Amino acid sequence: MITLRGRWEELADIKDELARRDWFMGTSGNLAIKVNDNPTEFLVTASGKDKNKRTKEDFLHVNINGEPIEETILKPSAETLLHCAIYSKTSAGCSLHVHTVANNVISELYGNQGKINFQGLELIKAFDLWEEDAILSIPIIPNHAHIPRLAEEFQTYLDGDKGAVLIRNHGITVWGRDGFEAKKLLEACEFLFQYQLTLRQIK
Ligand SMILES: CSCCC(=O)C(=O)COP(=O)(O)O
Ligand SMILES: [Zn+2]
Repeated sequence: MITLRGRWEELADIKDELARRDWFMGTSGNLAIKVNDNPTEFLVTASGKDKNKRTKEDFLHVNINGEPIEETILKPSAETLLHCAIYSKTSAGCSLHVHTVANNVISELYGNQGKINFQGLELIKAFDLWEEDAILSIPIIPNHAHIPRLAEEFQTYLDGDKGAVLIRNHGITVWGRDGFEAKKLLEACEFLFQYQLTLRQIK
């Protein structure tokens, strides 16, 4: 059985790795990892922190409503409700949200279509799409400032234990069965976004 401490270290390691990629510019981004079922509880990043630094105050232990389980002066991420939606509606074990230039530009270029599709690219296999003509479709939702409204629209795309949703001119949220899978999907998405932007530049 992996302890709360073990999950903490796992999420901290993922955070460090994403930080090395410079995916937490300007304190953006938030991460969560499930630590218990029945009742569902998870660790989520504290709001407004410099996520490039590793400290003892990086995460809070919260319940399925995103409320701290232990007394703390820290505030859970402003976007905790999106992580709550993931753990309420799926069996995912980890969820990651980052802002990158590539995911923001893609979300703006394809935002009016409400999605971006990828076909014929090897890396869509990260999403278990193995057929030659398979299409990976990533939804793009509006960046509602009211987080409950954002979470309400976001949760309509939670139809599996792994997936990704772009929030227009904001960032991407991915979820997977565990930390390894969530990070793999995030990296695959960012690869695909960079590929698409590069292709559009040279065409
Ligand atoms: C400074 S970025 C604006 C807030 C945001 O979108 C984000 O991802 C970080 O917010 P948090 O409360 O999780 O630090
Ligand atoms: Zn954000």
